[in-house]
Parts: sequence; C-alpha cells; structure tokens
Amino acid sequence: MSALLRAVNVGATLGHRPILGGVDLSVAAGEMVVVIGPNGAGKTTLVRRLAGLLDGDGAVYLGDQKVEAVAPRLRARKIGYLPQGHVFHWPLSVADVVALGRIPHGTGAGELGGVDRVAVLAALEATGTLDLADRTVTTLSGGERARVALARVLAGEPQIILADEPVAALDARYQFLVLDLLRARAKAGAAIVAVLHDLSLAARYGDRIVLMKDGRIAAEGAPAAVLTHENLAATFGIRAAIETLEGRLVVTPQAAL
Ligand SMILES: Nc1ncnc2c1ncn2[C@@H]1O[C@H](COP(=O)(O)OP(=O)(O)OP(=O)(O)O)[C@@H](O)[C@H]1O
Repeated sequence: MSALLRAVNVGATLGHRPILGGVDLSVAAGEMVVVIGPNGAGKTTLVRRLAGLLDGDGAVYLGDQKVEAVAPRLRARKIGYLPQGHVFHWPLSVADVVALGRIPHGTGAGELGGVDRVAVLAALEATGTLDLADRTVTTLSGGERARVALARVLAGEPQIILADEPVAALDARYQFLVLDLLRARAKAGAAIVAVLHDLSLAARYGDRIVLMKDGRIAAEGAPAAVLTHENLAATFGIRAAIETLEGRLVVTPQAAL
C-alpha cells in the first residue's frame, strides 16, 4: 500500500533543545498506527510535525508533496488534527463547533449545504454528541468536549487523522467507541495515527505500534513485537504483566522499576 503520509528523517528543536530526531514513519491508507511512549518522549511533537504545524529537520510528505508546500486549505481537507486536551475558547453551540470542520471544504459559518449537513450529522452521531448539538460547548464535561472536538475533525472527512490522546478524557465505554470509530475510518481507507497511553488499548487497536523514547523511535512493529517486557522496561521503566486474554494481548503495568 502506498503511504498517504510519510516522515523522512524528521527532527524538531523546541526552546533550543533537540526534541525529535531521525524519525522515519509511513502511514498507508487502511492503517491505524498507534504511538506510545513515556511522558516527554516526543509523541505530540511528532504528531505536530506530521500535521505540518512545526518546522524541523527532514521532510514530511503528503502524497508526493512536502506537507508545508500543500495549500493550507487543501492540507486541512486531507489532514484532520485532533490536538491533545483540546480547549474551546468560545461559547458556541456544539452544532456550530462541529460545522467548523467543514471550513476546509469552503463552507463558511451559516452556509452549510446538503453535503456539509450530512457530514456534520454523521460526525455528531458517530461521536454520541447529537443529543448535545444545541448545548454551549463551554458548558460540557471534559469527556463530552473531547468527543465534540473529535466530531469537528470527523466532519471534515479527512483522509488522514492525527489524534493526540483522543481517549484520555473518556470513560471506558467511550474509549472503545471512539477507537472503534477510528479503526472503522481506517478500514474505510483513511490513515490514522493515534497517540495512546493505555498499552492494552494500543495492543488492541494498533495495526502497528510506534514506541518512542527521547525523541526517537525505540521500536516499531506489530503489537506483540513491540510490547515486550524488555521494551517496556527500557522505555517506560516499568515491569508489566503481558498476557493473552480472550485472544487479545493485554498489558497491565505492575510496578515502576
Ligand atoms: N515549546 C517548547 N519548548 C521547549 N520544550 C518543549 C516545548 N514543547 C515541548 N517541549 C519538550 O519536548 C519534549 C517532548 O514533548 P512532547 O509534548 O512531544 O512529549 P509527549 O511524548 O507528547 O509527552 P506526554 O506523554 O507528556 O504528552 C518534552 O520534554 C517537553 O518538555
């Protein structure tokens, strides 16, 4: 499969400190790549670099073009970026917030056409936020807001979704529902990169896992190949129980080393 998004020897420097270096990563249509790693490993920095929101060494290609060379509106149509801990500053209705996801398609406020309405409704339904459509977004709970932020990304129908900790604020049921949704997008032909902290969810949903440490990729591959005792000790500094339950790899951190 050809890569929709490809990072070649990518690095980044923040506050005069090298934060990311030598990262090669390709994501193809149909694939869900899960990025894991300890706090400060560079996961967010990598995702921002992939989204073309940060300069640095190396290059990120969207198809065969460098991401920063792609016109901003086209880039926003192709790449949906869900930032970590998204904050809403304006007291807009949920429906209006999700409709903002259509802006890259040339739709301004109050100008939703039929196609836009269908996409907004589908995004509200998929994220379980349809009941909240008339609520003011700043009055929602943290988990409700997180689902609205995802709905806005989904409403744009991007080919590539970069989701930084999409389930961090969600209860267990919505964690499954949101990750099922992202996986379904992948199966429908999207390329997904999701940063997760829960190692069992990473094992369950990642077609491929990228394990980061100190701004570099420490291991990459199938969940069972990456989520080993040695890798978890060397990167997270934890001892973990790794077992197969109901046919699934389950990783339960046991203790800090
Ligand atoms: N603007 C900045 N200036 C200086 N250092 C920064 C800046 N932004 C991030 N960093 C540092 O870069 C490193 C990587 O940060 P990043 O947010 O990418 O980590 P992360 O893997 O996403 O961590 P977490 O799991 O805590 O969200 C951290 O040490 C962080 O302190």
